[in-house]
Amino acid sequence: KEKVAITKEQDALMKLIVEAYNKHQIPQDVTKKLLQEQYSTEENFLLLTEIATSQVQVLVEFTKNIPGFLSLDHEDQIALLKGSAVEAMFLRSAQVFSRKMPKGHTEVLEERIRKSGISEEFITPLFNFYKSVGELHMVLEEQALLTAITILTPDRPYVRDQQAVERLQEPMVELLKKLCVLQHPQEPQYFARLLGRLTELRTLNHYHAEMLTSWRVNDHKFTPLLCEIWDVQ
Ligand SMILES: CC(C)NC(=O)n1c(-c2ccccc2)cc2c1CN(S(=O)(=O)c1cccs1)CC2
Repeated sequence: KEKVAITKEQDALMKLIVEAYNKHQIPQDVTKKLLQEQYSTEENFLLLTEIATSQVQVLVEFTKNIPGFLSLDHEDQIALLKGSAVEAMFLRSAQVFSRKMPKGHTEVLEERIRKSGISEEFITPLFNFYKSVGELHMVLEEQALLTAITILTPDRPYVRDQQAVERLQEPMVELLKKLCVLQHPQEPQYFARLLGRLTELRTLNHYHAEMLTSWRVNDHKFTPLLCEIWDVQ
């Protein structure tokens, strides 16, 4: 069994990704608001809109720090951001949700999200996803790399130079694979389970699109940034 070791270059790449991931966090006060006094469905929805909007801003900053991203074709940069925004948001949500929170906070957070006007048929897969990510107990490096890998998915709609995106994504996948072996030696299938989450994420795109249409009929307002990244209105 060959000894798995992270090369110097891989260690440098990982440090860059983790640094970017740490630098661009959603301000705690925004998510803390969700835990405060009793909100109505309308107010919960507005809070989620605010949190989701700040997450998109965080996502753009993180993406700009992914080595090589800014040297991609500019149209492709936009296509990758728009194509991954919903998945990156649900991945980040799952990571926020599975974080150790003070007693009872997770329940309050869950309650707020359930009472935010999101239709039931979307809530179930959403919380199933949060749970399946939580069960993995991902370390920060894995979370950051998985987010970067999601963003650098070559086959998003309208991406022209897919090979250029593959050349960026490939080393990240290799690095994540090594990390998983080193972090979870007793669980050889751990890396496969992580990639399985990305497949589950893609199904959430579909639910999210359904959700948007149902909200539009109940004339829910979104911010200009969310409208732009989600191609609505
Ligand atoms: C942390 C950010 C990325 N999470 C977030 O915005 N959440 C969270 C969430 C999860 C854990 C902790 C804090 C918040 C639950 C949901 C969303 C967003 N969406 S949404 O984008 O469809 C939406 C936008 C406007 C109305 S609904 C619905 C469900």
